[in-house]
This record gives sequence, structure tokens and C-alpha cells, in this order.
Amino acid sequence: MRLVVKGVSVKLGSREVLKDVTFEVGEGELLALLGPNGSGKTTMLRTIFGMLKPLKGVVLLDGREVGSAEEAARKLGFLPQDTPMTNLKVIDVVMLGRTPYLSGLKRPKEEDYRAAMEALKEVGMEKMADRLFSELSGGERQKVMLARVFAQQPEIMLLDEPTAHLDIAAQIEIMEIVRSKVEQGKAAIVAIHDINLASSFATKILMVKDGVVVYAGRPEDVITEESIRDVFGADVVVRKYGRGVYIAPKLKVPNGLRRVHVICGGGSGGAIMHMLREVGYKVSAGVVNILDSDWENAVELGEVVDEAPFSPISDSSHQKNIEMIEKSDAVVLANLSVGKGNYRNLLAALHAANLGKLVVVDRTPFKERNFAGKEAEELYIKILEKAVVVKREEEVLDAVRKLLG
Ligand SMILES: Nc1ncnc2c1ncn2[C@@H]1O[C@H](COP(=O)(O)OP(=O)(O)OP(=O)(O)O)[C@@H](O)[C@H]1O
Repeated sequence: MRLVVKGVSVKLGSREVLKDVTFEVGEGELLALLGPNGSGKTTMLRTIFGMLKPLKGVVLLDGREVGSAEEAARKLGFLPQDTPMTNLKVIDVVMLGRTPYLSGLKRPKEEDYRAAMEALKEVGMEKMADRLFSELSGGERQKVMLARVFAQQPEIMLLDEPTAHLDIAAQIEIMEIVRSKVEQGKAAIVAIHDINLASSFATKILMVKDGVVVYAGRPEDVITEESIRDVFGADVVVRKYGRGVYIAPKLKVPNGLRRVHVICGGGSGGAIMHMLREVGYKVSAGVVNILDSDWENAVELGEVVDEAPFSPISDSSHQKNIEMIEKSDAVVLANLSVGKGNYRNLLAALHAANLGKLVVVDRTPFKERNFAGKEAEELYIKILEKAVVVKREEEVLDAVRKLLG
């Protein structure tokens, strides 16, 4: 089944809340609607479901405008943002999803009951079938409301923040269920605030700002630092791996702060970077491999010279590391392990030592963490001769302060 939204504008009160919205969604597609509060996501879903009449434009299902509310309910399943309060039992709430299928007498049959129980099972709530809906937690109610949509077996699911109130495991679980239904030939339009969750599960993203679709396409094309700044007014770092994208908040760093560069890897620099950042230094790291835990910390806390996952330090990364060292006020060589791949980090550290701005954390005997042979050992000895050497990470802060005078 194909849903086409064409030139749709919607007015609520005196305000045009949706403006000339056009997009399509079909079998096997999971479309995420992203946009700030009040941008028009709920209005879009309610308009598609037929609860609001467009001022202009049309909503077509397989080329036809949807007729009656019952016809809509057999093809479209809508999960509202707010769960209603009711004294019904859980199973009866889910059974409401079967209403479009009930015959003239409107009496549920065995198969309706089975579909409702199956849907409850899908959200892991079958044991709560006889509980009162009003006595459930917010997250449990959310799962029951989703089960109601699933019991309806719609061709296109319209889900308004289906993961709100849910813990992280339940968020993933619910999105996986929606995805598996989509993979079985259904479609879903999901209004969602978690950009990382959206980019993990959506096949397509629509970014809405003030009722206008401003970006549309595959997550890896649409989710960029520019689009997030433009639509949400937020500063984030966007990283891509393979087909996936991931965003993290960018911390605001005031100008004029002293800069400390940390040569690290394998988690040796995380605590140091946090410590330095907390007391107000500008922090950078290098060279670290993408996906290394030090890389994640550095991305969150400051700048990073990175290298492809599991790859040796290239000429250009080494060069950038040297440039970073030159513009830093102090440099820390963390208690990192050295192999052939990151040997050049020692060369970079020697450069910092020669400039008189290196602090070395020498916690574990170098022999135990050197996998790059004799050459690395000799280099390390040279570095120690010209650096301020501390034995523990906790001493770095004092050493850096002394170095900077
Ligand atoms: N009945 C109404 N009359 C006038 N304006 C309305 C009405 N309902 C909603 N609006 C306005 O329409 C705009 C879009 O609201 P909508 O609920 O679609 O946003 P949303 O993107 O779903 O927001 P959120 O992320 O907060 O759920 C908002 O500015 C809202 O104040």
C-alpha cells in the first residue's frame, strides 16, 4: 500500500501549522518525522489519519482519498501521543484495535481475541492482560497502546512518539518490532525525538521546521551538523560509520582557554580528558582510532585527530597531530599501549617533549605495554628525559598547571 501526501497545508485556529507538505511512503519503508516541539509532526499524523481536514492538498492511499473513518482504521493504525485514561482492562483496551474488523453485531470473535493476545505478546505484556489499564506505569501503558495498533493489523502505522516514557531496552525492542512489521511489507511513519534511534531504524527521514519539510532522504544524507543546527538550533557532532550516523552534543568551549592535547588510545586518555575539561581546559586528543573509547570521549569533550578503525596512523593524521601539538599549551602522553599501528604517537610525543610542553603518565612499566620493539623503547627513554613524568593520572592536573606556570 502506498501513501501519498501531496501539497498538504493545514490551518489550526488562525495559524497555518503545515505548509505545502509533500512526501510518499510505501511498503517496506519506515519514515521518521524529526522536528522540534511544535513543528507540526502530530498535526501531520492526525491529518493523514483523517482527523484533520487539509486546507489544501490531498492524502491518497493507493491513489484514492480515504473515505470513511472505518475504512481508514482498517488501513491506518494511529498511536496518539497521549494515552487516554480508562478503567478498562488491558486486554479490552487492545481489543479496541479490533473494532474495524467486527461484524455488524460488533461482537468480538475468537480470532479477534487471539490477535489481541498476540499483539500483547509482541510488546511483552501478555501477563498483564487482566490488569486494569489505569494501574499500569506510563511505559507499560505506552506498550499496551502500541499493542492496540498492532492488533488492528494496519497496512500503515502512524506512531506519535512510540518510545516516549520507555527505558532504553524497551525503546529498542519497540523499534525492532515496528521494523520487523515494516520488513514484512507494512509501512510506518514515526514521530520521534531521539535522532540516534531514528537514524538506527528509519529507512527515510523527514525533518520538519515550522510546518515545512526542510530535509528529506536517507538518514546518512539528511542528518548532518548543518541540518541539526538549522532545524533544532543545536550544536552536535555527527559521525558516520558505514551506513549509520550517530550524533553527540558538542560542548560549548569559550574562546581564550588554555589548550591541552592528550596523546592516548585504548581508553588511556578518558579520565585525563574529563579531568582537564572539568577544570576548564580546552581538550583535544590524537591520534586515536574511530570507535576507540578515547575517540568517543574526545568527540564529546573537544577536538580529535582520528584515524579509520583498526588502521595505522597515516601521514596526514600524524601531520595533523603535530599541528595540534604545536598549537596546544601543554601535551599529555597517556599510559597507552604502543604497537606498530600507533608508534607514530611516540614520535609526536617526542616533538612535544622537545618543545618543553610534555607531561607523561608512566603508570605501567613501558615494557609491559610496548608491542613495537626496541626502537619504541629507546624512543620512550628519550621522551622521559625531556618530559615532566608522573606516575598516576590523578597527578596530571598538577603537572599541567605547573608546566603552564
Ligand atoms: N487546536 C489548535 N489550535 C491552534 N494551534 C494549534 C492547535 N493544535 C496545535 N496547534 C499548534 O500547531 C503547532 C504544531 O503542533 P504539533 O502538535 O503538530 O507539533 P509537534 O511537532 O507534534 O510537537 P511535539 O514535538 O511537541 O509533540 C504548534 O505550534 C501548536 O501550538
